[in-house]
Amino acid sequence: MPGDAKHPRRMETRQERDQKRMKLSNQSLFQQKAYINGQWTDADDGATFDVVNPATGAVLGRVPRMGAAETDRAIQAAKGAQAGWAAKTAKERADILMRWHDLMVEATEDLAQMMTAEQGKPLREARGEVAYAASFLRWFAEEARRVYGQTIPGHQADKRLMVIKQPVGVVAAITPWNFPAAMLTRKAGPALAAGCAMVAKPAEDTPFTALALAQLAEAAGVPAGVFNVVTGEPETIGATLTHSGDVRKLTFTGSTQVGRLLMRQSADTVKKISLELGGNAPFLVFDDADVDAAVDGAIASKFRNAGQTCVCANRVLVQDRIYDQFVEKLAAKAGALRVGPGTEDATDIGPLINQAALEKVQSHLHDATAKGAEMVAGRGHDGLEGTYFAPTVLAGATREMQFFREETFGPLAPVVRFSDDMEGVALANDTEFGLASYAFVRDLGRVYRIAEALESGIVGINTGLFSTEVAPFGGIKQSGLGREGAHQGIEEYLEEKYICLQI
Ligand SMILES: NC(=O)c1ccc[n+]([C@@H]2O[C@H](COP(=O)([O-])OP(=O)(O)OC[C@H]3O[C@@H](n4cnc5c(N)ncnc54)[C@H](O)[C@@H]3O)[C@@H](O)[C@H]2O)c1
Ligand SMILES: O=C[C@H](O)CS(=O)(=O)O
Repeated sequence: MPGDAKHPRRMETRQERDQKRMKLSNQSLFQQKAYINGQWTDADDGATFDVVNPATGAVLGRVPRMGAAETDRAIQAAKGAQAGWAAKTAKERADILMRWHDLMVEATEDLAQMMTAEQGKPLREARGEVAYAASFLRWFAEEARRVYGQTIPGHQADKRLMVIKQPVGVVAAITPWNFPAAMLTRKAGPALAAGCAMVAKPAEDTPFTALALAQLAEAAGVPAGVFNVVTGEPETIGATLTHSGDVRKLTFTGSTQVGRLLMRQSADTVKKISLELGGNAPFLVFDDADVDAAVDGAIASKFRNAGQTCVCANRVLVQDRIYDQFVEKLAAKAGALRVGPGTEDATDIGPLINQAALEKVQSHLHDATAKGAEMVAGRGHDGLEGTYFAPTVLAGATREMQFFREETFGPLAPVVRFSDDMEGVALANDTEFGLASYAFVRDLGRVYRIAEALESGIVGINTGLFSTEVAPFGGIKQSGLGREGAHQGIEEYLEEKYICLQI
């Protein structure tokens, strides 16, 4: 802002400078404080940590580095708000959730800009995530009014039996950076719909989206203490949440390694627990598949969010007879994807979230080529700056390579050859994970045999995309416990009570 002798130039505040970096129309969405009991608050000692734009390395802003004391206050705020929130009628809670939904939709462009700035995904994917995230608020506003109980024919003539459902109580939610809006509303929607209050901890890489959602929740009329967002030391906040007897439910989305830890930490207080964990999705292409459709499905599944989704194809398994044709077509399409900042309309593949993520994908690439795999499209990080990694396709990949056992979480597509159906399914199931599987196959009998044989909570048949709020999302084996979305999603936040009445 220009100045002159009469009107000296006012220095920009740090908040104004940081807001410019995000190009927001509604600047109140950019919050650099945590949200506890309806108050925007700093850490007790004023400590903060920086949030960095993965596309540029620039500091976008900073948020409080909170610890046990602040987390305890958030738990007590939720506990204090719990009874009043549960006492509202389902319709009253539903109306507030729908207002939150509407405000999210109105703020789509700002939320997308913020998400792209802190997470790196292309703006069109970020806009899509805002719609997906808002859909959980609408869906569970509807589900709130269908939390039905039961009456049961009595076991004795003078008994009347019934089952009612009640909110589990205070919920702790810990969410990942890859879908900073949707992974939070996929928890907050059902929790609040069921009548629970929540303390949420977003990932340290992407706190601004969660804080913006808190600002919109406040504007929608979510009462103070019902929805709290704390930022800071994951280990300290997580330990405080899991060890508190006032927290009756933990819902976590993130890596299997951290999920195991939180499950152990929750055992002492016997919490109800939901875990949405890591994946290692097989992407099977059988010899009667529509190869072009299979290539399109592989592109959609593998390269969404630069390969940083829990349901990305991690191992592409292709039957002998069509292997060469599939690899050639996949390489051509992957090679045409454009790498760049998420703010550019032409971008298909944004930066990886941080240096550690880049190093993991590079380690999978180097391990595979050292063991004989051939790069047939892309060359990984070669020639690129920052944390960019070009969509890369590997031919001649085998089960002896690191990617086969570990979630790559990046735009690397190793293609493994298999001979008969049994070998393909055996390779697919050869993992401790069980979140998503894919199969491109046309014979109807084969579809059923393969879908039923695959060991995963989700199976995509002839599609690379299946995520929706109306269907149950979740894993088996070491990919998680419980389901999110669908009607099942609200059951995770309810307890059943059996009432036996002597008449
Ligand atoms: N199944 C699903 O629906 C789903 C969805 C998204 C991501 N994921 C998985 O998440 C992983 C990527 O996300 P990420 O890198 O953020 O995972 P992560 O486990 O490193 O972090 C997830 C969250 O846990 C927190 N955290 C880390 N250590 C903690 C501790 N000791 N105590 C308490 N909290 C702690 C982080 O701050 C973050 O908020 C991948 O494995 C991916 O498959 C799964
Ligand atoms: O990363 C895992 C998310 O659950 C992705 S999505 O739900 O498939 O969009």
